[in-house]
Amino acid sequence: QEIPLNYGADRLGKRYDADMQKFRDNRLGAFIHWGLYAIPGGEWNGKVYPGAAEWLKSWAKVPSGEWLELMKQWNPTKFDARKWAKMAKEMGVRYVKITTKHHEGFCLWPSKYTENTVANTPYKKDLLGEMVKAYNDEGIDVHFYFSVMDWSHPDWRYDVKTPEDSAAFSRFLTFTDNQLKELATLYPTVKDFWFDGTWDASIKKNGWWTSHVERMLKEMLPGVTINSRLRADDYGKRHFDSNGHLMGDYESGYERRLPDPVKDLKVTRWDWEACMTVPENQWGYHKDWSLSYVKTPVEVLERIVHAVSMGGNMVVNFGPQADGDFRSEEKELAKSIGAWMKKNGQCIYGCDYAGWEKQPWGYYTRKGSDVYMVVFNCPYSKHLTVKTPKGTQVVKAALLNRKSVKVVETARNEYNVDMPAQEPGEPFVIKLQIKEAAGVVDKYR
Ligand SMILES: C[C@@H]1N[C@@H](c2cn(-c3ccccc3)nn2)[C@H](O)[C@@H]1O
Repeated sequence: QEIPLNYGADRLGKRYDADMQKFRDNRLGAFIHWGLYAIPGGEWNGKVYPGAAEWLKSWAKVPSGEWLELMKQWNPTKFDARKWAKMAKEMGVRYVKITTKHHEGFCLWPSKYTENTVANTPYKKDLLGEMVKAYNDEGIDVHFYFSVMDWSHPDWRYDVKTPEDSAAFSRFLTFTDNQLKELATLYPTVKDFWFDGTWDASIKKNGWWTSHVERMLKEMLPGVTINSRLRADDYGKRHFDSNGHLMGDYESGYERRLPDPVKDLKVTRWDWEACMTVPENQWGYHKDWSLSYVKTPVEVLERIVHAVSMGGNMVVNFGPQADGDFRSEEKELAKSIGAWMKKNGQCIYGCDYAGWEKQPWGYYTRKGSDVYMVVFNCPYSKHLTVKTPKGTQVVKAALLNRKSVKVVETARNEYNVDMPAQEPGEPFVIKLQIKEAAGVVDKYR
């Protein structure tokens, strides 16, 4: 029995309009975390903090006034938006999510509602505008990351307990509305807003506002997508409302983690987008990546394929340097992922959950009647076990755009697909031709 909600989910089930279909078909995105935090890169007063670099203000307990002094040093002389867009194109990402404003409150666009913007730095120019144009010129969609929590705004509150809190937070919500309307007006090609910094009590007690923001942005930019992390309902329930319905257009809870391909198949019922860091937990630029494990390109690739195999998107994070260039590890990663996508992107873009039982060799993805096997683990048996749903047969198998491989039926709805003759030396894709029998003929009695 459902309870009445004023600020719960606006819609039940997935969106199937063209804009959402494009969001879904894009599948692979990149995050750009860029702000004042890139200048200190995890070090403050001679001490290196191992925590997330974009949280350095918090770790080192730096007062806002002192932190914002960094604006005087903000002058990315090596920044070239066209080079950034080329790098994204070469990686094969279809969209880029840019931190317009992170928790620190520094805006990459010349907002007229605060002094804490690029306009008041030596760089002066509209960085966000340059990025939006460059990415769009390369045919790459632009999504905006926006942190509601703003450590530098005097009216931000973690909780609302007193009349003063209430008055201040009301001013804060108006300030935030103004910034969001500014972003939607100045950059109308933006396709998505990804809200962060919405976990505190102050927001949970103002679910109405989160509902208002979703409706306001959708009115200003028809088709725009909004992440579930913005939303709190009448009772402060986040992401999924008190009736269990997903709010926003896609679940955005998988940050540095992924749903289990066997135990968490429920996620295939809705749209979702995961995001990941290359080190264990660094979104902004950190000068010392030796402090944690750094994922290899194949480990990044596996997470991308894992997400798509369960009907989700994956956003891989980049933390540009203060000078506007990228660290070599990130340049190499973009090249490596891009080379693989050039050969195998067919099993990623526009693909979805196949609905077949997960196997140890890797993941299935599917587009219409094409089922792809993306192999990460080669069995000593040289046979890749494929179990199909009742009434489904594997007719043929072939290495992507290459020669076919032998398929032998081993039992009811079970096949052995042969490994390729030559060891590919990297994750590879086998494309299956299947036949889904109308009337199920069960020859095994
Ligand atoms: C997408 C990522 N989300 C931000 C974040 C949020 N949190 C966090 C930390 C403690 C409680 C709740 C949320 N940790 N990192 C990161 O700074 C980055 O922007």
